[in-house]
Amino acid sequence: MKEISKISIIISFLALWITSRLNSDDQTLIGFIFIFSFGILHGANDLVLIKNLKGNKNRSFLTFLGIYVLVVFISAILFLTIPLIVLIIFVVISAYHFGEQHFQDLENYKWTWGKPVFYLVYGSFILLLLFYFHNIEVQKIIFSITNYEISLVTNPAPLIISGVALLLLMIYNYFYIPTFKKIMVAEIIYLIVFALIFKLGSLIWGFAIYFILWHSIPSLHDQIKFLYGKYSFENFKLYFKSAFVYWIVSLIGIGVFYYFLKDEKIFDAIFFSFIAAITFPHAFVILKMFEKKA
Ligand SMILES: CC1=C(/C=C/C(C)=C/C=C/C(C)=C/C=O)C(C)(C)CCC1
Repeated sequence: MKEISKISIIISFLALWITSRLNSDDQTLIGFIFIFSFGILHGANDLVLIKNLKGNKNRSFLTFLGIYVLVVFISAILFLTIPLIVLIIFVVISAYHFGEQHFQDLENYKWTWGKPVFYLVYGSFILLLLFYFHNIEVQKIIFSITNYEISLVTNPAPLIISGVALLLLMIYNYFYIPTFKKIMVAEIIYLIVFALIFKLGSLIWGFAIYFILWHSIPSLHDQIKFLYGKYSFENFKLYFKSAFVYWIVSLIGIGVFYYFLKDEKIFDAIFFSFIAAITFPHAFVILKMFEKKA
């Protein structure tokens, strides 16, 4: 088991215990604090990462900043104009992005699309599991973003389909992907722990626990390795220093949005639209980073 997974599973068990101790509002508040800290931070060095990708070293930083701001801006406009389509694309990209982080160390499949399909199915299952346990709330947020009632969310079919697909792929992996064989039991235990946290905790708490412990922190670890050669606390400080300005700008950005709209009911909608706009370039940068690593 990877060192980082050991830490994540121990803290996840702790989170499970905390879930039973805190009321739902406190869980949500702490969940938001986690997302605004580690969650946003893990995407705050994207520009530095792009600059460090092969072939980009001689290009100007301002060019990347310009492209990045443009992509975020276009995503935000598209979110306002064709919200349902953009939300679906966002959820699909996020699912892939979660699976990619989680199973980065698996060796390649014989078929080219094997690994990407597995990433997508795994990430979709995680998100659909969370949506299933909080279907009414998710439906409300989707409605306030898109104005569409998505009955799919209350229907267990997508969860069942992704669950069966995941099971089949896991069985395939067990026989054909040697590194998966070693982690299979641990992966099943993780899924059970996620399901318990999602079921027992609030929506934001469940999302935050997965997003921070199983996505953002492992991603921070991999980004630091990519940028500075190895993970160490010294290198984490370097990462933090270079990410700091972008992190603060993002926090101020969402703060300003909230201040002007000041409607608590649509806070979740604004929050997820904001996350979506910064996720599009982020998922692309991380895809390129892992391609380079492979
Ligand atoms: C939880 C949740 C949603 C999805 C959030 C997602 C998919 C977040 C992905 C974030 C990523 C990938 C960040 C970058 O690394 C919806 C559909 C808005 C509905 C309300 C609850």
